[in-house]
Amino acid sequence: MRLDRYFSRRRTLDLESDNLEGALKELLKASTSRFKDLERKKLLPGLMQRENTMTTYLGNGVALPHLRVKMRRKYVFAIGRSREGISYEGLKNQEKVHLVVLLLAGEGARDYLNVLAAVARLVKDAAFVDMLLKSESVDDLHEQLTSAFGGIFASPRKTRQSSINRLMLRQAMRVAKGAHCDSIVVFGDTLLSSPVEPPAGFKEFKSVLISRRAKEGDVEDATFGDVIQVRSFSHGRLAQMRSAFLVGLTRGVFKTSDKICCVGGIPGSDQFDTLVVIDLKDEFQALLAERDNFMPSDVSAEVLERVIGVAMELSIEGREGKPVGTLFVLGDTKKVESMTKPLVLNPFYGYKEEDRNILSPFMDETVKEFSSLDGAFIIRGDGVLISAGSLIHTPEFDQSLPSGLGARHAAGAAISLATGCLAVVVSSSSGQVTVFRNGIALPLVERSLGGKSL
Ligand SMILES: Nc1ncnc2c1ncn2[C@@H]1O[C@H](COP(=O)(O)OP(=O)(O)OP(=O)(O)O)[C@@H](O)[C@H]1O
Repeated sequence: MRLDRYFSRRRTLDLESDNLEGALKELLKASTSRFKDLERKKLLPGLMQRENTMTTYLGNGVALPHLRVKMRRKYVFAIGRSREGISYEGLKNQEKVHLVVLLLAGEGARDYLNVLAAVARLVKDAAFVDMLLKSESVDDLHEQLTSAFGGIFASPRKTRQSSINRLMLRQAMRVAKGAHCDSIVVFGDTLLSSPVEPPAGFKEFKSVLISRRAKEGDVEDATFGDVIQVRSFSHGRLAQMRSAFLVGLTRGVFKTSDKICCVGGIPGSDQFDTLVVIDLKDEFQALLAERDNFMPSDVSAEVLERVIGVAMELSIEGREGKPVGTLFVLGDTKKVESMTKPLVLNPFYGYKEEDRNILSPFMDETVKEFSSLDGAFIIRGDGVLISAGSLIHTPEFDQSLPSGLGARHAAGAAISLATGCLAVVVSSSSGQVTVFRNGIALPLVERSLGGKSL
């Protein structure tokens, strides 16, 4: 979706206030002057109330206050920049907010959470935010914003691709032809200083870019047929391969019968150095042997993607320098709930469903925070967080589980066998992320070999 059409130069300002309430007043004034059907009096209290319930601070000096309102338009964005910074309660180390992205969404806007997630993805790129803050005039700021949200964001450091990288991409094409591959997959994060420029021959294949930096609209503009955005960061050459393929399978980008030629390298090294051919059927053999469709019918691919993203980040980053483990149980909620008991008071109790959906970018931090609780997260297939800190109890299935599993992994395997759910386990001891379906394990983050991973 192109979001740039919801921006306007009139609603892009340099803020005068030094606090959030004042900044919101300025932004609302700019918004309501044009859209008379917006009930101005209700907007500020609504936004402040949301802020008090749950922060809309996203990190990198960016806040994204948002509210559903009665209006004819689907969305209205208003952007305020403050070079001096706005003080904001709850931020650590005297951090300040420098960019306030106000989003008003009409009551009928169905893709609200996706829009919030798209904005959050973009402003997680610290270099992009820095560029916005440094842009000289408000006209420049508006132009940068509309081009970024329109998907025509030109990288400021665009340089030509090196001859070795071009050679690797051409060789990938030859290998793909010789090995009868269906797709060529390029790990885009390998290159730091230039975008991947696939040779013309890539068009003969389904070409897919896997990248952390993928932005809304990339698919329309890029020469790749599809883009899979991954969230976690690892220095392994193809560390994101399995989770990206799993996402690709659930989204229908790949078929289980596909053979794929992958080109990659160490992220940020600017050098492709690895070419591998992967047969998806072999890679996901254990899971696919059971049933062709690995996804439970009530779980949306987007929700699984988000859960895997959060799980990978937890496994790589841990929490406050310490490794953490957790268990996410996804889908078939009624049956799952009949096999769980609360270990603590449910922290999600009492919140509106929209405010406790894992697709909301504001839930990331909350989920990571609660990952330190004993027990599991129970998540409905549409992403609504039902509970955290739940003990899974499936006694009749325990004896049929593979031996050697710790209690958390055993619980994940058991609940996936006893119900139609997916269980995603982050191991605190090995950092491994494992997806369970029907009691079968699919490890996503491979254990490193002698300190290095492929
Ligand atoms: N039945 C269960 N339901 C939900 N959570 C559980 C269950 N059993 C154990 N856990 C959680 O798993 C945690 C770790 O248990 P254990 O070390 O035995 O598991 P593990 O599979 O070896 O996982 P890890 O690799 O993270 O250590 C427990 O502290 C608890 O929070």
